[in-house]
Amino acid sequence: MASKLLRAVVLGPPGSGKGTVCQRIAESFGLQHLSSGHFLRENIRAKSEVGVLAKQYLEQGLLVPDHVITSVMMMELEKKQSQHWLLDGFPRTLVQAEALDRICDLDLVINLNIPFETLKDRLSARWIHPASGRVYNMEFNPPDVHGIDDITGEPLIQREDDKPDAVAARLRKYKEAAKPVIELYK
Ligand SMILES: Nc1nc2c(ncn2[C@@H]2O[C@H](COP(=O)(O)OP(=O)(O)O)[C@@H](O)[C@H]2O)c(=O)[nH]1
Ligand SMILES: Nc1ncnc2c1ncn2[C@@H]1O[C@H](COP(=O)(O)OP(=O)(O)O)[C@@H](O)[C@H]1O
Repeated sequence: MASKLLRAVVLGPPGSGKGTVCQRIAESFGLQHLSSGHFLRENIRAKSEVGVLAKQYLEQGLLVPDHVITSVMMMELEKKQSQHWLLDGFPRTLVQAEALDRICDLDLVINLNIPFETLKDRLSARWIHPASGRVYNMEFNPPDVHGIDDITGEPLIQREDDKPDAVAARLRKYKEAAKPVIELYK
């Protein structure tokens, strides 16, 4: 008999630890971790149509338009429909949450609530391995060798949108957009 497939969402501002928590849960329980931000960065690196469209928004710390991110995430979810999944970074607005509601019943929503100053500290110390999306923090979980990915030995980078100006804009936008999403899930 087929078992029920888990549909879960992790909400939280930039730097709250969505990616870190999702990666750990996904590894421990064998779920698919789907990160909208990682997916967009991959598209930007590949210069795909979505990537070219999304680039300017990510660079400025702005949200990608709802219709763009919703259609790409719906296509990704369609491909993963026979697997357990955990969504990280999507939905981020009420329009996105309503679109997700139309295609599935969520089992679980986790909302990470972290103080603003802590978010800024974490983002300024965040380094990533762009190809895999692996996330490090120079204080919390540093790589074995400074600036180098533990698994591949490739260089780590700091995201452009983790620079202080972009961070402030992102945190502001997050608050506005997330409030109705959190209300909906309550
Ligand atoms: N001190 C501390 N740092 C954390 C924790 N969880 C994640 N981080 C670090 O904080 C930064 C942001 O985490 P990330 O998972 O990328 O957050 P996201 O933007 O919500 O996906 C990264 O550098 C993580 O390594 C935590 O529980 N404590
Ligand atoms: N659901 C989404 N809706 C609109 N834009 C998104 C969405 N997910 C990701 N993005 C874009 O990608 C950027 C990075 O997202 P993400 O990797 O989830 O990082 P963080 O949680 O640290 O902001 C966002 O600032 C935004 O520009």
